[in-house]
Amino acid sequence: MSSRNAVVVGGNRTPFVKAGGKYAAASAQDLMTAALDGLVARFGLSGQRVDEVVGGAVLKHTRDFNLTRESVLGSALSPLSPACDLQQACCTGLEAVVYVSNKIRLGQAQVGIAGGVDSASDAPIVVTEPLRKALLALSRARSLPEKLAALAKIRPGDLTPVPPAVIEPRTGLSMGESQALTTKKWGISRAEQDALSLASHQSLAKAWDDGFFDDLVTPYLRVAKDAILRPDTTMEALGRLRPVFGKGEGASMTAGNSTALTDGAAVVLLAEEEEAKRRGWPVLAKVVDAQVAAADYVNGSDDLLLAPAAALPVLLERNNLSLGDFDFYEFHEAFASTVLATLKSLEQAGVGTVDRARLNVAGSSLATGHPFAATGARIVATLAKLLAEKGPGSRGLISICAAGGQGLVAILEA
Ligand SMILES: CC(=O)SCCNC(=O)CCNC(=O)[C@H](O)C(C)(C)COP(=O)(O)OP(=O)(O)OC[C@H]1O[C@@H](n2cnc3c(N)ncnc32)[C@H](O)[C@@H]1OP(=O)(O)O
Repeated sequence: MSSRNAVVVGGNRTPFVKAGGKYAAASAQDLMTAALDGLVARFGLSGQRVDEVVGGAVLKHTRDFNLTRESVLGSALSPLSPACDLQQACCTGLEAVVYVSNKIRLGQAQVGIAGGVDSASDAPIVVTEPLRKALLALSRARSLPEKLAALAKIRPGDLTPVPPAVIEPRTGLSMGESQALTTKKWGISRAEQDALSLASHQSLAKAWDDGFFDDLVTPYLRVAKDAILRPDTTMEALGRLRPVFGKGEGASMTAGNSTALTDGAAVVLLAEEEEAKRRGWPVLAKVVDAQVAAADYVNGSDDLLLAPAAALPVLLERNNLSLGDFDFYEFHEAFASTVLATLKSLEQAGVGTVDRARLNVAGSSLATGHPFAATGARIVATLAKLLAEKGPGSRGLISICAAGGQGLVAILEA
């Protein structure tokens, strides 16, 4: 094991807003640049080179082949800061943190930034396959007859745009419909889901009131606070919402206990521990270890969004820890029932029980919203700050599920 530690120095994100809302005119690149600039301002990095910036987005235009690099070029960082995109669906932000931390541990980087962005408002519109093929042929055509021949292949029906959707290509089911199967299979009740959502909103509201996010969020486009948050929601209000995923009598997943389609960006500043101290930066928490796992969801033997439950025992065993050994648990709330089914499966498999009083204590995705690739960085910054406040030796566990049936879990320690 290397003697170099990768530590979280701090984080910054835009407030998160519902898709089609106040960030509707902003691009994903604008949002990522804003998140970077807030971090640059907070840590005096203007004009400075960092060793690497790693980020990504789930919904990306083809022009954004290296969205993170473009965002760096648009930011106040030195243009000599190398940057690259990676893509691990909803785990992207956390995967970026793991990637940069590993480089720091190997001595390949001293200071890096990891994060992610998504804007459902800036989602690319895809054209039909026949139209795409015809347009490619048209771009290759040299002569007028070749161009006309390519155009002649286009039928009126080919012109209908394909709307963006959060669909699993191999099952044709949306994330919500896939999770509805899991909700039913694990017997997760509507009341449990609504209670988890209520707790998320209440915890996030309290964290904002306490000023917890004052040094983690920078206002953007006159939005100062997470706009999906409903501090006044109640079990009664949640209970009145009609199911939107799943069919028939037992359908229980609503807009209130599912994450909203969201716009936002988040980044985390990481450094080698001694380098952070040398620069006089805070050392919030060490990135200890991480583990990824994949589920066999295509043939239906595993649940699409429960892969973290397979990754966790491996991570715990390698670090000689048990599930109870954590001060905080940050479980991404893709849907309330994702968290509840994950907890249930961990209990059933004998991995252990999570103390619910330590779960998502500053709110999570149901209340903040979930700009897919940004969520991991939001969670790492939130958890690192919670651990720093708790004090040395405190430990936190992160669990994030993703499309494609994958899950990433990580340990942070103050
Ligand atoms: C690995 C992963 O993370 S997978 C997860 C990936 N993410 C997804 O798949 C996104 C899933 N979410 C969605 O598709 C959408 O947000 C949906 C379908 C759930 C809801 O979309 P919309 O219908 O646009 O939601 P909208 O915000 O309008 O809410 C619907 C109603 O619920 C109400 N509502 C929503 N949340 C709450 C709440 N917490 N308390 C009370 N009422 C609420 C709204 O006020 C609205 O009421 P109205 O119709 O009277 O105005």
